[in-house]
Amino acid sequence: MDKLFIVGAGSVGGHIASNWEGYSKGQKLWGFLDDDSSKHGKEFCGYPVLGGLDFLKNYPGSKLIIGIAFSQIKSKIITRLNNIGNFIFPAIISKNAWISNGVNIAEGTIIYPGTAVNYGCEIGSFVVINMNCALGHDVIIGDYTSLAPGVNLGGHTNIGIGVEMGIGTSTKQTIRIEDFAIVGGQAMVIEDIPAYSKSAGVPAKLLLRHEIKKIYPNLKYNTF
Ligand SMILES: CC(=O)SCCNC(=O)CCNC(=O)[C@H](O)C(C)(C)COP(=O)(O)OP(=O)(O)OC[C@H]1O[C@@H](n2cnc3c(N)ncnc32)[C@H](O)[C@@H]1OP(=O)(O)O
Repeated sequence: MDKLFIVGAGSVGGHIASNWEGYSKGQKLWGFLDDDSSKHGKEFCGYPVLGGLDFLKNYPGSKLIIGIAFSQIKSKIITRLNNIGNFIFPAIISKNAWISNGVNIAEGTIIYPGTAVNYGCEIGSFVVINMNCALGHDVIIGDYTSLAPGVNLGGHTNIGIGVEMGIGTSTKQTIRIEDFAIVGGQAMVIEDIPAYSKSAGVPAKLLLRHEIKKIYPNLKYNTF
């Protein structure tokens, strides 16, 4: 039987392990993998930390949950994992989330409790959608993007790859937020936001453009 592990003994992985009965469809969770050797051999949120990513060389077809929110770290880890084996990345959706009919959710994405996703939404790979988010109809979310708790997205909002939406942010309908943008907590976005930018406030204004190295793995995963 395929084994199921969480990669990353941090806050996202800890949430999933602590609440596994609220996500599981009966699968056994075997434990965590984390490259921080100070965690090895210890227990985290009720499950053992079995070793670093190299541990997976013994289990090349395993199922993995990437328990990491920050997009840059997540993408580095996935690149490494693709060099170790041919893993399966199931989408992990809380039983207390509401997902409309007519929604597509790609591999590796995690959806926390209290989130509602309306019809027509397309959610990419390795996205993390934290507690109590509301996605209006026809929202698009690119790979690796992370929504902090309480994000509200108007209909047809289109979010690119690796975007970080801060706690309590909202968008007007049809807004486009381009790749690797960071939107500060409680912002109300009423105009499109360019790539590699940082913005905040009500209404959201650009703070500055930031530099993020394009370290994303070579295009196995794309936006819709
Ligand atoms: C479960 C979880 O915990 S999920 C994580 C939840 N956390 C978040 O959502 C945090 C989101 N991050 C933020 O809001 C950050 O403040 C950022 C990314 C917008 C800006 O961070 P930094 O680049 O470090 O900016 P810095 O703190 O230097 O502030 C720059 C300016 O922006 C202002 N500013 C920063 N954040 C905000 C904000 N959310 N809203 C309005 N203004 C802001 C600051 O007051 C400062 O203004 P000044 O130049 O007039 O003094």
